[in-house]
Amino acid sequence: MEKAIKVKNVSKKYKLYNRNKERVLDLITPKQYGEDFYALSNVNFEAEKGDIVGFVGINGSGKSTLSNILAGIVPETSGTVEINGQASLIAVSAGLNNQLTGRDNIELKLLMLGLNKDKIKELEPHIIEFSELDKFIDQPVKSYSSGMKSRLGFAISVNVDPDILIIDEALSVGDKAFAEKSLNKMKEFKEQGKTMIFVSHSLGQMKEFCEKILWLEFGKVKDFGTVEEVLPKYEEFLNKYKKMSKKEKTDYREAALTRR
Ligand SMILES: Nc1ncnc2c1ncn2[C@@H]1O[C@H](COP(=O)(O)OP(=O)(O)OP(=O)(O)O)[C@@H](O)[C@H]1O
Repeated sequence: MEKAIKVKNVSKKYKLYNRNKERVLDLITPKQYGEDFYALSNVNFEAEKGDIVGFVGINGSGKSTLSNILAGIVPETSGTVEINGQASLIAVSAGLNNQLTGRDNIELKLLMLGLNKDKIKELEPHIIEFSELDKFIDQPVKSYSSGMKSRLGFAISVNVDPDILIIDEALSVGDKAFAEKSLNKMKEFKEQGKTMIFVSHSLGQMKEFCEKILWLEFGKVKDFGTVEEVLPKYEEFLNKYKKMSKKEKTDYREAALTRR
């Protein structure tokens, strides 16, 4: 089977600063300021061409960080990422310029993908129609609601026909009808054998749509396997986790981090 994604020992380190002053000093002086924080730590995972992989994990487990690394939006600190084809990320705030209008954003994104003027002219009406933004398409994106931004992002990403589609929580904002239309588009891609990564807190959508599940916990891979293998375990964990007190959650996190 041909691999679409190969992630080897990927870590992502952020620096956490107590004050802005520390951030500036860290940049301009040789002395180190701030605290290292690993949003991802030695993550390994592979996806075959045509796989539909769901990323699950509690808040802050690293799902968006990994999605952004796969889409080439943020760089990994260490490790390697191999992407076979063109990846396109759909997330509420991904890659849209707030100062520009929706139409300008479409043109900019298509130009950045290397499309020529004729191809852009051909695609633009389809994207605008899919987005259902009508006259808002000529308003600056900063005036859009999160649902409208998501619709624009979704409409651009699905119409540029990417090899790998990464959808990060984009269906959780906006109205039900648009989410339905988007899910249908994703099903079309599934039938075409495209590789997809799907990040969602909705286990129902995961079950309906994904074949494999990558479970992240505090930046590490907790489990990776078929939906049937992994999702029931994650569901059981979630039920227990939700019932924990604040202190129990902190203890659980600390125990997990010490085990590393
Ligand atoms: N730019 C950044 N600087 C510092 N820390 C960051 C940055 N981006 C993310 N993080 C931290 O990295 C961790 C992982 O965040 P990420 O958004 O990837 O998690 P997630 O699983 O997508 O969470 P959610 O389900 O809440 O969207 C979090 O603790 C977050 O605070």
